[in-house]
Amino acid sequence: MCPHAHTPAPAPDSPRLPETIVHEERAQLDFSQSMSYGDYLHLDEVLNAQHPLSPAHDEMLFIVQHQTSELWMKLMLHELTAATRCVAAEQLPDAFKMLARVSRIMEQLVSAWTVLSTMTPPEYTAMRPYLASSSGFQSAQYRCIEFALGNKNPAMLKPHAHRADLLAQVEAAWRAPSLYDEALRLLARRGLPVPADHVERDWTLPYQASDEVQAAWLQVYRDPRQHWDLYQLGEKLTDIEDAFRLWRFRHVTTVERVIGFKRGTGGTGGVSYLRKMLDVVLFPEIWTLRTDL
Ligand code: HEM
Ligand SMILES: N[C@@H](CC(=O)c1ccccc1NC=O)C(=O)O
Repeated sequence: MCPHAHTPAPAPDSPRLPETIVHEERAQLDFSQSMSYGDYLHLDEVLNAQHPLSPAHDEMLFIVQHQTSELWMKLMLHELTAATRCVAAEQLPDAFKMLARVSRIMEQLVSAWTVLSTMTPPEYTAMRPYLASSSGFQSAQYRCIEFALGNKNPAMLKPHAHRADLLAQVEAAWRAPSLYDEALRLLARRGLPVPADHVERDWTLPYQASDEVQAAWLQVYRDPRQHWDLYQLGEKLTDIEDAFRLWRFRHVTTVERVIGFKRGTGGTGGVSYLRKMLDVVLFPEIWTLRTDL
């Protein structure tokens, strides 16, 4: 006799056992012959890439925080480079979607600082000697993002000289026109008075702010209806720089609360260096035009 023959049937709305639900839903449970979640996402590689060097409990937090940041940066670069190409090809609706995503990723990175700020100075000090001379200053993806956003500085190529593959990527980002360079070229093609030396130039040189470029943006912002897509582009650039400034600020504040004014493992003055980075302006005329509106 079936052992469950006398078990009363459950009422239709009574809670069911989790195993029953899985069976009733007919979820696939055998992955010996087909691709699983972990296979698709290569989780063996990703989740076995955490190798703490110290006995400190907090090193796992430090590693995961940086690895997740690098993953978000990977997506950000993917979106930024594609958006820059779309601006060059005058496919602005596509570019806007990607640039909105870049801002959201940046916001994600800003919020992530709250996790790291649970690490106190004694906790970080326990693991810091194990970092030796490694530092976020040497992040190739971060440098590509700075270059793609126009903050060009050839000195920042040097930490990658020992890795030909990474150097080639960072160098390509240094040589390419930035998102802002492509935005100005677009303004020029639309007949706005962008000076010739901002339409064609040596893109490896740092961007120089110009009154004429500000005047061109002013035409856009004084008549948004007439230049609706350029106006939207200007505001997308504003969103990105706004979020990036918040990231820089949260970085320097987290660093100050964790190591005070100690020198950085990357050799810079630490907080003094990061504070200088707060003065970087990526899209200067986008900000200065507002005074004249
Ligand atoms: C306790 C946490 C952290 C401390 C104490 C810290 C400290 C520092 C210091 C002192 C520098 C200056 C370079 C140097 O001399 O080392 C720096 C640069 C940098 N850090 Fe961090 N950092 C922390 C967390 C992070 C995180 C979570 C990220 C995210 C990826 C990050 C990314 C960077 C980048 C990209 C730079 C280069 C910035 C630039 O050149 O403008 N840092 N950090
Ligand atoms: N520059 C930091 C070390 C540091 O933060 C770091 C070291 C290795 C890998 C990532 C790091 N994060 C950001 O700079 C320090 O001076 O303590």
